Amino acid sequence: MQKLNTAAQMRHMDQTAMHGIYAIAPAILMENAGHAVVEKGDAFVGGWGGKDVVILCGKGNNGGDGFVIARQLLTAGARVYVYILGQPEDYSEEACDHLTTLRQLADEDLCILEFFQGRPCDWGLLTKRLEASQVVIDALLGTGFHGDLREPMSRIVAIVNAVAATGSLQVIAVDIPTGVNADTGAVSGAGSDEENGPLFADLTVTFGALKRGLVFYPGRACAGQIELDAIGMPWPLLQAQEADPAYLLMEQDIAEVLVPRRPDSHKGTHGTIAIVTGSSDMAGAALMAVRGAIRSGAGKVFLRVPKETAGYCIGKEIEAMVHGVGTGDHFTAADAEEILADCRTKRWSVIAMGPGLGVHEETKAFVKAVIAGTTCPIVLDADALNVLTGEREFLAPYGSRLILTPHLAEFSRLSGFSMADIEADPLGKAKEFVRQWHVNLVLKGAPTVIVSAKTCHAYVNPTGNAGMACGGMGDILTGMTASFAVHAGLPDLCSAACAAVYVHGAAGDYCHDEYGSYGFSPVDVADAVPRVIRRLEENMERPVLQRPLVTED
Ligand SMILES: NC(=O)C1=CN([C@@H]2O[C@H](COP(=O)(O)OP(=O)(O)OC[C@H]3O[C@@H](n4cnc5c(N)ncnc54)[C@H](O)[C@@H]3O)[C@@H](O)[C@H]2O)[C@@H](O)CC1
Ligand SMILES: [K+]
Repeated sequence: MQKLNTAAQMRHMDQTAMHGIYAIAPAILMENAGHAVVEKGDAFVGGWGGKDVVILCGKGNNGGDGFVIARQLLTAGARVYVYILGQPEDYSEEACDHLTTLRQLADEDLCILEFFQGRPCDWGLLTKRLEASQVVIDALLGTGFHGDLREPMSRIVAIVNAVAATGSLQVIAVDIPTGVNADTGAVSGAGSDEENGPLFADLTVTFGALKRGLVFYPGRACAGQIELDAIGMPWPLLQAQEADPAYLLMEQDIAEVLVPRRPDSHKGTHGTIAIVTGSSDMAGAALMAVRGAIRSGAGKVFLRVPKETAGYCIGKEIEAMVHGVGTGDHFTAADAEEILADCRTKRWSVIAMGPGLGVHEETKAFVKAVIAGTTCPIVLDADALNVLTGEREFLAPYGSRLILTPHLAEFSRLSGFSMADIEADPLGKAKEFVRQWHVNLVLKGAPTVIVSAKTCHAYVNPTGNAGMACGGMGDILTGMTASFAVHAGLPDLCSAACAAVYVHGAAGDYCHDEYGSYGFSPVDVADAVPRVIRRLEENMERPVLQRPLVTED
């Protein structure tokens, strides 16, 4: 896992490195930061020798990094045009020292320094220099950015974006692109008609830890390729768990969640999954959930649908055991008893409810009765969430064995948060919800965020693509999540949810590689799941002999 830090967490890490027991001189951290950009940038631009580089330095320590970069690029054989927005007295002591050194190198040929110092800038000259250069370094604003960009930053960023759009200029951002909020990924100028949008980089070299704003849209779209450098931070600080942490999932984390199959295992070992869902006009959703469960390694899958839907479902997913419940085309409270009896006698390991369930008034009582009458993990999606709107007090006591998988609109209905608030800070809102509702949450989006009921830690998924934005993808994930819950077991449902989301996205990425962005289907994604699991199996530890979760009848 990679830490996903906020600006405040980064400030704390920096301060502890410099002023705590480690006592690293601030100028050394800044030197390392500048060096990281030069080193990672070298491979990216194909060597610095002979390149003309414009370096834009703001008034904070991000600008200080720019001074180091300028000096080191001169050594690497580049010509630098350095634009300095602050007065020497604006800068921190370390940035000021690096500026003093750079001034010693200034000349009219290779190291051209331009001080704004309140003077109007020659915008035409800046544009010409950018057009004649191969690379621009954005050291305007880093983690200290907030609000919207103002003049002259906004003008400089607009000019850089315009020149870069012609394709002749590579843009490298220092730590985070200027105009991106490090905590949320929100950007300057969103929703305004003024030209004060963020800078778009081709490469971002970020320091110490990834920033949350680099993985959430729209900030993510500004970052280009992301390189992380430790800049010499002491390793305990790099690895320390932050208060209120968030992490980016890595493939190795997922391989550790999946339990390797024991050679002596049988179908009972791999879980008995009940998909209890569907209604007359949405049987397909129930069948896709079944497909997701089967393709993720479920031992046995039972599909329980309303009586009138069963005829359609039988034989469509031949591995599933289908049975029609009750008498109508949707579930009612009276049907819950049959489901609970089934759960006891068939010893269901996990239940999934929601896809195509419908939102009849009686459905709510049915869903609540199933939750209250069972003890196994339950995955709740789609209409199961829609009927539970406002049921915080009812759900909370069962929360540790529930995984809720809403998309943004379902999450808004369920939580009462506005769509605008969720879109502005999905991670923050997901955590706030889990603190109040005490459930495991999968907030589906780009990217999907998973929050643990037990710890309130958040996990952000890196896999998936826009080709997956179509109806039915969530239904597949519901079945997969139920299946992965068997692998992880009740104590670790959050890990199961992380694994399901990661593998679902990675299966989508396989489809994207094969078909492109358009037209692959949820069933294609489900069918690609075994390929992803095979890849993960290569990194799994050897099977250990574990007690089966469920024994065979
Ligand atoms: N020890 C450290 O703290 C280190 C910091 N480093 C660099 O320092 C950066 C953080 O430095 P700072 O905290 O000084 O912050 P920044 O350099 O990001 O900028 C702070 C300045 O930007 C101004 N500002 C904020 N929002 C603005 C807006 N919307 N329009 C115009 N101006 C705005 C503030 O008033 C302040 O003067 C990191 O991103 C990283 O690049 C690195 O040198 C590594 C070590
Ligand atoms: K920057």
